[in-house]
Amino acid sequence: MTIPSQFHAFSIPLRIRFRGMERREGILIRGPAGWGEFSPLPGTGPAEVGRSFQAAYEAAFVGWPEPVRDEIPVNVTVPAVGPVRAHDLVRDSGCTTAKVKVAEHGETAADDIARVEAVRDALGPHGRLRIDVNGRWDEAQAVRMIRLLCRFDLEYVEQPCAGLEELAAVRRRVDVPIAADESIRSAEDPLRVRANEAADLVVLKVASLGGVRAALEIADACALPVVVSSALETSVGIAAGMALAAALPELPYACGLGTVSLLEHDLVEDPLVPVNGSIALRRPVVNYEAPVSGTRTPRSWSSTASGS
Ligand SMILES: O=C(O)CCC(=O)c1ccccc1C(=O)O
Ligand SMILES: [Mg+2]
Repeated sequence: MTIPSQFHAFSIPLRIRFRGMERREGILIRGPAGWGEFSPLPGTGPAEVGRSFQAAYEAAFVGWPEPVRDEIPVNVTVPAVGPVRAHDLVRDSGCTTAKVKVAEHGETAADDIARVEAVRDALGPHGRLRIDVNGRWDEAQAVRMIRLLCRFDLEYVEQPCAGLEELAAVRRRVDVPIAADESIRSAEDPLRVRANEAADLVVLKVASLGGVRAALEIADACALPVVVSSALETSVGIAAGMALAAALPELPYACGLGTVSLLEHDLVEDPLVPVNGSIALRRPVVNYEAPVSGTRTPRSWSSTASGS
């Protein structure tokens, strides 16, 4: 049997600098099950890069489990921008949940407080507001900052500290729920989060965990509420996150899958962007011939691989 396969390398500028990145780069892979995306973030370790490849392989050659829902509520993601821009991003998103990045390099606690305040203002009192620290606080700093930011009514704090012990200690000392992200995706054993009682919920990224099926197994073993989040993929990668969010038995929180709008352009005809705060479940139609902005042009190539 001949399996038609196709690859497309992409390099897409970001509209807003995100965790120091200015572009998103990767490869789309087409197999009999559809398109997969392989786009590990810069600095990702070899084991996680390998899992990322498995996730792309699953999307292209295996396919995903049956969904149990067809719409996924998402948060608007607010990078380290000033308060005016943060306010506009949230207002224009149509989302009632926002995730604010804090503790970015080169920023002060006052910058974080101003951004969180602006986002709370844009959401109104009934919107949900979560923050993501990406492990950049130590225990004392985390407790101090969480107590300061509490007045903006935080839904949860994602990865306040890098280490599991610190995470567990912070969790014992504050009233706000703690979410584990890096402690799951970059860890050798993601189940240690639960064993250490280090988090109230877990953030799962399909690419980091080796695919939708692998992530479902981790969700099951963790037995904690799950938030599915992107790694800033194009709509092709977001579709895998959607498949996980759609297949989870319970989905109590909005997911972090509304990130396509952070890219200058997408590689599909019907980008997976939220309408009224939710993304409708679908497999987007790849079209990377769409106009490309930026100075570097993606390379495409096709091939026919033989297999059995
Ligand atoms: O969860 C979201 O809202 C968006 C995704 C996101 O924040 C992210 C994107 C790329 C790399 C890391 C992260 C993160 O959650 O830390
Ligand atoms: Mg995170």
